[in-house]
Amino acid sequence: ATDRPTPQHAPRAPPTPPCDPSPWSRRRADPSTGIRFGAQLVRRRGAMGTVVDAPAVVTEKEVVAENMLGDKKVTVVFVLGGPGSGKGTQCSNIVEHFGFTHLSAGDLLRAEIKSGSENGTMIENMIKEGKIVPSEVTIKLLQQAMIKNENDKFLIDGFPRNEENRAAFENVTKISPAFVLFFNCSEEEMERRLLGRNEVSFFTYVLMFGLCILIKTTLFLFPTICIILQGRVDDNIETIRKRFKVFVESSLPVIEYYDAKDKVKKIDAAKPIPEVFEDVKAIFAPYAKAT
Ligand SMILES: Nc1ncnc2c1ncn2[C@@H]1O[C@H](COP(=O)(O)OP(=O)(O)OP(=O)(O)O)[C@@H](O)[C@H]1O
Ligand SMILES: O=c1ccn([C@@H]2O[C@H](COP(=O)(O)O)[C@@H](O)[C@H]2O)c(=O)[nH]1
Repeated sequence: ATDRPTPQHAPRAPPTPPCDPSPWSRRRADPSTGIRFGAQLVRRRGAMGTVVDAPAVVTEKEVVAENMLGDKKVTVVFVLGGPGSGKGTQCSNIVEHFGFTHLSAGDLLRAEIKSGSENGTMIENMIKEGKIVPSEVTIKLLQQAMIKNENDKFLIDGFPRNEENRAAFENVTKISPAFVLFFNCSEEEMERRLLGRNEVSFFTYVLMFGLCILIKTTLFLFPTICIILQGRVDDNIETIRKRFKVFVESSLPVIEYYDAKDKVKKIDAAKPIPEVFEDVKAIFAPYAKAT
């Protein structure tokens, strides 16, 4: 495994010329109101009637009325990073401290498999191979989850995974992320964590078997327990390596896309969990729950 801490960033876009109303530059949305404030340059009449480019505070309703949630304004943060970089772990912390709803694309896909849906087998095979499930399937699940939920702050974890996912999500939902939280970690460390996530000691199996004998349900219960203890089907070295390759080839370009728009907040995810959360907290401070 190679240490691949930093994506090759695409060269930054040239500075936006004055008066270019680029929606990405120089503006920030107030998370509570959805109103964007920004020091946009506007062309004004100066002294003696000259035309000057002057900074002006622009207050402008964010154009989200036509998103898929009607006029409900939502804050969406994409949480990206390699497999095992700690996205899920930190999302739980963010939910607890900042009142976001956590939508893990991977969890939604796994729930879809369990539900017995017609796409179940296809999704399961893709996950086993570490491949990316077609956009329309994942986006539909994310859409349904957002519509069902009354919250207006969502962490979308593990999506978009490629450029096609990204473009399709923005086109279909008309939602752009407030920012992208990127967990940066070496493959060596991520591999160690993923293999550890699937590790169940022999002692646990013996304990479970003993328990099943005690309650006299060995035949039915023990195999089920074994399946549960097995953990994720993709946390094996073969699939992990495939997932790393897909991450570098398909997911890093998404991070580069948002980085060129100054939307990426990069976190050193190799640090211990509490230290990573300290860095995450600093980023989410503007979204702190009112007490
Ligand atoms: N900073 C950390 N230091 C050490 N271990 C960690 C750290 N963050 C998470 N872990 C552990 O690493 C494993 C993977 O973490 P987690 O499930 O949060 O990663 P993930 O990025 O969501 O993975 P995936 O993309 O596969 O869903 C878990 O067992 C978790 O407890
Ligand atoms: O948007 C997505 C998210 C996930 N997948 C597939 O699921 C697995 C596991 O994802 P995690 O985020 O690690 O839970 C991933 O390897 C993909 O096969 C997807 O296709 N699209």
